[in-house]
Amino acid sequence: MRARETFRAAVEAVQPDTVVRQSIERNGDSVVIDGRRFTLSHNMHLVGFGKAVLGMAAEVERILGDHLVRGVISVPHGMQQTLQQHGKSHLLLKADSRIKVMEGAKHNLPDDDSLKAAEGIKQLATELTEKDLLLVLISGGGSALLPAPVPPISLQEKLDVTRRLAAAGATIQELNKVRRALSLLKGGGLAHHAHPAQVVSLILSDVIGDPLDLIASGPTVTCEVWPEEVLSILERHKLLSSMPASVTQVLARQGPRWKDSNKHSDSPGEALNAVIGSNTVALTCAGRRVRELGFRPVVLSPGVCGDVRLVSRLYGLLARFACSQEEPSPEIAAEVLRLGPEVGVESWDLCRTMQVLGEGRAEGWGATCVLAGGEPTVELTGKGRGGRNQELALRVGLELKGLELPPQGPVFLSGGTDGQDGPTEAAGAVTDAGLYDEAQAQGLDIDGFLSNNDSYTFFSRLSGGERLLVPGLTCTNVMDVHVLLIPPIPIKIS
Ligand SMILES: Nc1ncnc2c1ncn2[C@@H]1O[C@H](COP(=O)(O)OP(=O)(O)OP(=O)(O)O)[C@@H](O)[C@H]1O
Ligand SMILES: O=C(O)[C@H](O)CO
Repeated sequence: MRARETFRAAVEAVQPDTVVRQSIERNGDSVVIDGRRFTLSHNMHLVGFGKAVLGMAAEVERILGDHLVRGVISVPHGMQQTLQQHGKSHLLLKADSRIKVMEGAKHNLPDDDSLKAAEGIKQLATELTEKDLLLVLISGGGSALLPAPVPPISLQEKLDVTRRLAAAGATIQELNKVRRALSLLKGGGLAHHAHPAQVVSLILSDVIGDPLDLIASGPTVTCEVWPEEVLSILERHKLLSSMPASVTQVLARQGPRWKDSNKHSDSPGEALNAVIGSNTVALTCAGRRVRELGFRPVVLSPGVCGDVRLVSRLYGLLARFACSQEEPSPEIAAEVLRLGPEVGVESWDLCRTMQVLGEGRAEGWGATCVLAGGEPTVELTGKGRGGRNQELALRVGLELKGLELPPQGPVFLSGGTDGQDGPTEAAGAVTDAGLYDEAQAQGLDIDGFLSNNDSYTFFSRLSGGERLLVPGLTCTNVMDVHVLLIPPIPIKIS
């Protein structure tokens, strides 16, 4: 219950309307965003793209009123109806809204609908003057919702390149560097088109480290495209020799990609880019909630990545370190530190976390909660149904075996903040040291489910699915959240 409540607090902290409300301060005819004041005189325009921007736009509309003169946002197919069905009308625009909502990018892939939306956004930006302010709302999924291939690349060709890169296991960093090089609006292209208007971007980050130039491929972050870097990414994934001629032609060009645009200015365009919601924000708020629940929180890292097997090993070791009734063995600490670089966690963060866990044990501070986030990966070898959060929780459950402590041992939760883990209805799962015995008693062979990447089926069958985490539509996405609750440890006095 407490792990679920902590996850709920993490998701609550990064709701699209909440993060916008916290980042725009309206004082009469001006607004302050990220410490900068902007004067309003019915000159505010809005564009947005991403899975969470409808709710962000609804809040902007409430805050700016009549000063918002028009807008175009590109959101996932079926978004408005889904929000309506889930009773989330506070995330929908007013009936007489000045913002046009365009839905597209079925299955998170660019399509003709999102291409039309991108054209609408480009058109709006191009028409702005120096008197105008352009507010840009950006969230995860933005890349697919803002496709504008550099001519002569066709949408289909660009889609093929990104699809093949993703299938070859390219990281989001690699993928978005390639997308930037092939797009008129990414990598600062949108800011260029909006010049000479003032441009302010409010960003809900879904990438580890919150890199402005990579979230939704950085449409308002001017950055140099290095064709050599893009070519080496394509080569690394063995795709270089099969690139369409149009792609090779565009990569061979010198100078900015927007040379072909009808904007009569070479200015890269300036923008204020503000990250208003992120995994860090979610973990900080989860920490506050967990304290109210009686735990001492320690945030390990918002950048956990790497293979779920290694990540589960790390959490298993940390739990063992914290729960040991005698002095924890230095070998555990050494193994934790060895794993760090493979799962994206700095030694300093591991040492700090182990220190808090050690203090919790030795000084009898009672319960501790390790909070972390990020986006581990699963190497898919089977054909089952699951997701990285459910697979991680399952593996951590196995790692915790033997750590049963009365009345309750450590508890682990892993959940996707978007409410969806892989192609399943669940966001993740909650496990503890009793998982193995529970599965055995119900005739469920954990290894079999794991080797078939069938974690969702496993958790659905186990105890009537009660370990699944099913928050429903969360309307946000700041990657995954991991919660490791450590109970007070009865220390042996020697
Ligand atoms: N059967 C499975 N078991 C474990 N993981 C899976 C399974 N099927 C898919 N996945 C993983 O789920 C991920 C895709 O799911 P999801 O759509 O939740 O990803 P995402 O990166 O969170 O997407 P977004 O950024 O759009 O939220 C991939 O990392 C993929 O490896
Ligand atoms: O849209 C994208 O590019 C991804 O969600 C990362 O931001």
